[in-house]
Formats: sequence, C-alpha cells, structure tokens
Amino acid sequence: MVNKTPQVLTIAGMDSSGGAGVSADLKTFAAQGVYGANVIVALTAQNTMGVQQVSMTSPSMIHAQLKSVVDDLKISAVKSGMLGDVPTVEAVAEFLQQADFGDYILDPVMVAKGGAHLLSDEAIVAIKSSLIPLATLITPNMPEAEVLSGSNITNHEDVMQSASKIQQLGVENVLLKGGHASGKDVYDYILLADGSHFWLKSSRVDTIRTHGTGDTISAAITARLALGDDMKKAIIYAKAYVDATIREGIDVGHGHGPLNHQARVADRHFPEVLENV
Ligand SMILES: Nc1ncnc2c1ncn2[C@@H]1O[C@H](COP(=O)(O)OP(=O)(O)O)[C@@H](O)[C@H]1O
Ligand SMILES: Cc1ncc(COP(=O)(O)OP(=O)(O)O)c(N)n1
Repeated sequence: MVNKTPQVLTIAGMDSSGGAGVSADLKTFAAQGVYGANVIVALTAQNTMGVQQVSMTSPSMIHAQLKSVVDDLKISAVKSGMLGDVPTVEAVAEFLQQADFGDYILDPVMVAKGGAHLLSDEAIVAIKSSLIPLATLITPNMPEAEVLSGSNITNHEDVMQSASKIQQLGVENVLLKGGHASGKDVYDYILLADGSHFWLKSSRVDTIRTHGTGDTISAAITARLALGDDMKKAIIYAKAYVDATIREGIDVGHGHGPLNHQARVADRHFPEVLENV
C-alpha cells in the first residue's frame, strides 16, 4: 500500500556540520513523519564554532531547483531559512508568487549563533518588501524582530509591540522567539492572524548546544501544518519538539553544538500556554 505522506519543502543553505540550515530542516521533517524536499541557495563551510566560508547559488540554479520540485512533487507547505543576498530573495519571491506551495513559513535568518552574518542589509529590505507579504507565518528571534520592527526589545511589552509592527508589514501570523533573552524561563510570543495572542513558557536549558534551534522550530511548524494542524496547534507542538531536542542534547563539536533531532516529544516537554505574562 502506498502511504500518502505530506510533502514539504525547505529553501535554505547547507551547513557542513549538519546542525542548522537544510540539514536541520530535513532531520526535523523526518522526525515529524513528512517527506522533505530541499532547494539549496547557499553552501556554507561551517561548524559548531563558526562559519568559515559561504558560496551562494546562482539565481538561475535556484529557479531550476524550484521548477524541478514544482514540476513533479505536490508540496503542501514550504519554509525558507538563510537567503543571504538580494538576488536570492528576488529569485525565491518571484517563484513563490507563482507556485502553489501551500503555507509559507519565513524564518528571517540574519546572524548565526557564532556571530557570522548570513543576510546582507540590502536583502533585509528585499525580504520586507517581497517575502513578508507572501508569508503565512514569520519566525524572527529577538535581534531579527528588532531589525524588522525598527524597535528595541527590553521587556514583554516591547515584544508584543514589535510583533504587532511586524504583522503590519503584511504577514498573517508572527512567532517572536525568546531564546536570546535571559532568565530561568524562555518566553515565545505568538500573534495570530485574527489578532489573538498567547505566550509559550518553558524552562530554559542551561546549555550552549543550541545550534539550529530556529531552523528546527520553523521546520517543525511547516511539517505540522502539512499534517493538518491549525497554526496554534502546530506552533505548540513544534515548540515541544525543539524543547525535547535541546533537553535531550548530544555531545557533538566544540562550540554551539547541534540538537538531538531524534528526541521524542513527551507530555513533560509541552510548554505552558499563557494569555498574559
Ligand atoms: N536554552 C534554551 N532552553 C530552552 N529553549 C530554548 C533555549 N534556547 C532557545 N530555545 C527555544 O528554541 C527556539 C528558537 O529560539 P531562538 O534561540 O530565540 O531562535 P534562533 O535559533 O533563531 O536564534 C525557541 O522556541 C526558544 O524558546
Ligand atoms: C546554513 C545555515 N542556515 C541557518 C543558520 C542559522 O540557524 P539558526 O537556526 O538560527 O541557528 P543558529 O546557527 O543561530 O544557532 C545557520 N547557522 N546556517
């Protein structure tokens, strides 16, 4: 019997150490039980200590990969990660405007944990004008949200205002991730298309093995939406998954180590869902 596995797509960069980018996305897709295709927009020579070199894919090759996927596969949700530069953003935007890939999850990757810049300033402007209006959900971390909203974030009120400003750029739903704040708990904030909002609270794991957390949560949301979850349920489940991958860590590399994508989600991993904090 042939299994009707949902097919999803990631448009992102390769991380040679396997912890972030396309590698993290495909491991996450497999862990959720969906089929993952990949369009590679950049190669990075990278490990847990930093990014050593980047080589961008040509726009024509990006277009060719996207066409090969759309001509054959039935993609029901797509995510983008590292996009790097303006020609890449433009090539992806042009294609997403025409193709029916279902829900589009935009992870606006700007800087890797080791400090390397993975997106040019000009490409940030291009993402705001060309990609944000196409997205079902955007998933900035705090520094990315500050750049996109043009406002500083120092407290929970700032988080809510920043998310609201980002939503006004034309995206339906916003997940503002709280991993970069400090404190014994982590708070992610979600502003949905209908104006409702909630917080996800979980205890912070005291570790530097968090390479690829942003890729992993956005890939897990993409998979859960393809499996039929509504946006709120998809985000809560994806948060539980990334929490498990951090909590049940593995010892790889000498710096910001990767996650354990084989971790299983259990009841104890689910975050608290709060209306106010
Ligand atoms: N030390 C940690 N303990 C528990 N959860 C974390 C930790 N660091 C990040 N997370 C979670 O991982 C996800 C990605 O967060 P974040 O680090 O803010 O994004 P990014 O990887 O894009 O910088 C969020 O759901 C966040 O709550
Ligand atoms: C090729 C590539 N893509 C994305 C990232 C950034 O991934 P992210 O999930 O934000 O995790 P960190 O690297 O910031 O831990 C990357 N490093 N490489």
